Amino acid sequence: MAAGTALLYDEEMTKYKLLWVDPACKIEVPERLTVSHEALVRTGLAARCVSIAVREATDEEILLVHSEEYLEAVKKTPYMTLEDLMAFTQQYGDVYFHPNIYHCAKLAVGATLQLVDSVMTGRVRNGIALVRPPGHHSQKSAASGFCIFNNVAIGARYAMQKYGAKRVLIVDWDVHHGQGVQYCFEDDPNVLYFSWHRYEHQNFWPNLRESDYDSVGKEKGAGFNINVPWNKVGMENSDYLAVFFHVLLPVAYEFCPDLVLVSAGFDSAIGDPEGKMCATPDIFAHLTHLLMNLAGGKLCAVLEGGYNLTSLAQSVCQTVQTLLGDPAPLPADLGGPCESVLKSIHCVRSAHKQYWSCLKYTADLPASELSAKSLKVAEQKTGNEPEAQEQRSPEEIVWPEPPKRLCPPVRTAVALPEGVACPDACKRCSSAEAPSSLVLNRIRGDFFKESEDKVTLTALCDLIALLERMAKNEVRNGLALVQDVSMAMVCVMQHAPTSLTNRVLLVCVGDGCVPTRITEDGKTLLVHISSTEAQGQKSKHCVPVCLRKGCSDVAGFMQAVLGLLLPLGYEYNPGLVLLVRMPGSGVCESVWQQLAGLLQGLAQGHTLVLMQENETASAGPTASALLGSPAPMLGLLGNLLSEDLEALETLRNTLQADWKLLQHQKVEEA
Ligand SMILES: CC(O)(O)CCCCCNCCCN
Ligand SMILES: [Zn+2]
Repeated sequence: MAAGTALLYDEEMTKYKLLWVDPACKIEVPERLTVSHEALVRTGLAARCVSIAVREATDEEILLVHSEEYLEAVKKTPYMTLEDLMAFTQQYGDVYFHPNIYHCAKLAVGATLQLVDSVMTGRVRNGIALVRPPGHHSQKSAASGFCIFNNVAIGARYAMQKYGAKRVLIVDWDVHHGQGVQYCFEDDPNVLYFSWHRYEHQNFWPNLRESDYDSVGKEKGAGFNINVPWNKVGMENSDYLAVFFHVLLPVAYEFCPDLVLVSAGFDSAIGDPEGKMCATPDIFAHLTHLLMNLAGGKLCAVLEGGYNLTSLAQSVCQTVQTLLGDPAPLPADLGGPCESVLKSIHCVRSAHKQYWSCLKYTADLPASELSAKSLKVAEQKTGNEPEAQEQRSPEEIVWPEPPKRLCPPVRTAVALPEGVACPDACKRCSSAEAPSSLVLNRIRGDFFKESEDKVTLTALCDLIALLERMAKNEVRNGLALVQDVSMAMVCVMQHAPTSLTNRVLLVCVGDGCVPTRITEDGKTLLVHISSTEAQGQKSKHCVPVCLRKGCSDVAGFMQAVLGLLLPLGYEYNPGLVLLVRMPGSGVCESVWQQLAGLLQGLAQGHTLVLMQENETASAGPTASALLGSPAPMLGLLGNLLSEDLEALETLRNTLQADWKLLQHQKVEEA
């Protein structure tokens, strides 16, 4: 299993800058790279990465995307006078040339390809390339938006050609639309391009009609181009997560890529003069985490934009820290997505419902949306859009430092019966010291009126000991094989330290009844995925999910996880995630590992997995997931059972009054 995070950086790429006056380009400065790299060095993150040298791209590599004429023209720029450079620049939009930019553009592409090499060969698991000039606006025969060569588009073609990658997912979280990438792959079903971007009904640069949600790709590529327009500024963390849960992740899992490239622009972060968004740098820790179990963990992040030097550096550090496997920060006080985003999400899901089975049950667009849209554009013509309210300048906007993300000395502790194998990296946790008599008596009091089963008692004490170490942040997560999961569940809820259990996300997988006293204590959100209709009453904190084919239904299970469990979990923001595999759940191993991987984005990674002691075969794979190994790819997901999809949709619509992050469409006013 590949391990390690690559870091590509070379100060040569800081050696070009704007040589004349151009307000549109002055924000693209060399300091963008230096502050990012210096932050990684200062925080000690750079030293934990595998440093990979950059190189110049060859002509052949650049020609994977660009035309010969364009390349030949750019080749002349190092020898141009200042006047010639300015004249040459005039033919393109919002970009500038410099005698050294051709050299730097080749290094940016070369760095990207070195990153793809090190990930595809397994030299590292994932990585980031800190490059400039950026790439996602540049086109076959044109420079655009500070971009000369399309780093990520060339990276995708290179991965398919040299490594036979079948399906490449490009996630573009930069605040601008990477039209260059869209044009490159719009008819290609092997590259799924996802981009969100500030749009404001075509009022924001690059002001393209084809940046809207209805550009879904062409011919064979129809369905493989996803545009999420931000029609307002000020988008927040909840808006970004809602788009991940209700648009990107369900489709990305259905697409099942064998490589993920991220056009990692950080102008979508708070304080940026271009984006004018309000999402905080720690959100990139979660966006990165949510992508890290795709493609067997093969993720290449390539820097695009980011013009506020403070939020850029913080966001880069958040991203790298997650790539390195450190616990994610708590997703602080998430609200729901705003009205404008709900409309965008609904429009995108509706435009793509014919291409992706996970979106099949998206309600049709309300008529009002279409008329509003045409009305909106009409409105622009007459210029009677609302007065742009006084905005504070980007420099005046302040936000808290991202929280420290401490790494407990032990990642995974396990309480297993003798002789059960699990990876060496796990720490076997038995309550060496005799369990405190207080706990012993309390446990005995609860469970052992009659028999005093020594073995079970000891096992439960081991469990409590593990949780006590988790509460002290000595241990990040844990796995226990127990004689009776229901009893163990109750024991955890009653005897685990309150710092962990004042808000527990309890995820039960498989048929079986969950002791009701657990769900009535108000400290638990229970999500129970099984094959049986809910017996107990549904409530805000008791969410039964029924899959008719049971937990062995990979597609149904994953959609329930991505579109329901994760939004609930992020909004609930628990101190502990208790993941319980009921006896005979029938859940398939790789889905179980995906679940154990994804849930670690919550509770600062404090996940406790409980399984029946006879599930010894699953102990190893589960422990691997808890140790941070990427879950195996699920393969192309089968079609979703329509009754399950419908039931899921109904459940979300019922619950969204209580859980705003479940909202994913502008339900037409009654
Ligand atoms: C890589 C990137 O997407 O960040 C490049 C953005 C180019 C923006 C051009 N317009 C700038 C207008 C200045 N107010
Ligand atoms: Zn940008």
